Amino acid sequence: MQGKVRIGVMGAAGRMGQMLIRAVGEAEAATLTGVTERPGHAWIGRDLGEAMGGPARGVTVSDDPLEVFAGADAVIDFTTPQATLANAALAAQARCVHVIGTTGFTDKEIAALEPAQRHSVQVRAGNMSLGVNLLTLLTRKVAQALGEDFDIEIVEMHHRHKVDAPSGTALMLGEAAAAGRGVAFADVADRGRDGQTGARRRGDIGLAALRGGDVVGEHDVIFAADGERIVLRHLATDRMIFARGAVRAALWGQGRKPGAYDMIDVLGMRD
Ligand SMILES: NC(=O)c1ccc[n+]([C@@H]2O[C@H](COP(=O)([O-])OP(=O)(O)OC[C@H]3O[C@@H](n4cnc5c(N)ncnc54)[C@H](O)[C@@H]3O)[C@@H](O)[C@H]2O)c1
Ligand SMILES: O=C(O)C1=N[C@H](C(=O)O)CCC1
Repeated sequence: MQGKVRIGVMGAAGRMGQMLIRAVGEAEAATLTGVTERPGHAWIGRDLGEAMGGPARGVTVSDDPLEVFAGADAVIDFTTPQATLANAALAAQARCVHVIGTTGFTDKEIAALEPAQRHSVQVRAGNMSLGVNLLTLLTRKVAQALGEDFDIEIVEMHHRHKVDAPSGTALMLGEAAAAGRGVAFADVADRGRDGQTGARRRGDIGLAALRGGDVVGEHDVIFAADGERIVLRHLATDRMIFARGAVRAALWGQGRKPGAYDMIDVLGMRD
């Protein structure tokens, strides 16, 4: 390799932002060249290392994403849908790899990410861990094998601060189950029950979200039939699994053709 891959991190003060800074530091092939936070955040203008409570690192926290894109080969973005949409346009302009971990997009916002994919490598996944991406493949296979006598329910739990539901991971798992059954997820997704819901519709994929404490991320895919139940489960206990996946995606994206990719591409697990 000629030199280190220059990586920028958006949302540096966030739960994931701080993990990503650590993960970039751990990666021999990468160097951290810039970080942002939202305008008005207390870290803006400060040295990143000092803001994080350690020694100076010579990287100043900026509220100008363009500045970070201009000095980076890849930018990792775990922020908010609004910030990520704006960043996608900047990634296209800078021809920079854009790794998107942000979740909670509407369908319209996902469509709005598409124009940027003509000019930049965009890697987006609601979960960047190896384990969850493997679980999506297992979910698809099990859904394909079992048919509609097995009701599919996806239950997720996350920490009390999470702002979107269902989780991006639950949606990935739902998409995978629907793909296994050969149906459109949007047609069968039942995204929350309350009140007189009526009996469960055959073929629906149900999603339920729990929030509490400091849970990093837990997902069960339940296949429930008369007399038996199969449960596929992933438990995350450390956010570094997401951060390392994101750095891997940033490195993998170097030299690729512009377009839309996900972690199945990065992990080489597409069949
Ligand atoms: N894909 C995955 O593997 C994965 C894993 C964990 C979290 N997430 C997602 O990542 C996102 C962030 O999660 P979190 O727990 O770190 O949240 P968080 O609230 O702790 O961090 C988000 C950070 O982004 C900053 N921010 C907001 N607007 C900004 C802007 N315009 N410019 C720069 N920074 C801005 C916030 O100030 C905050 O510090 C969520 O959507 C979450 O669901 C994805
Ligand atoms: O902490 C979060 O927020 C997480 N978000 C992702 C999701 O929505 O699935 C991944 C797990 C952690």
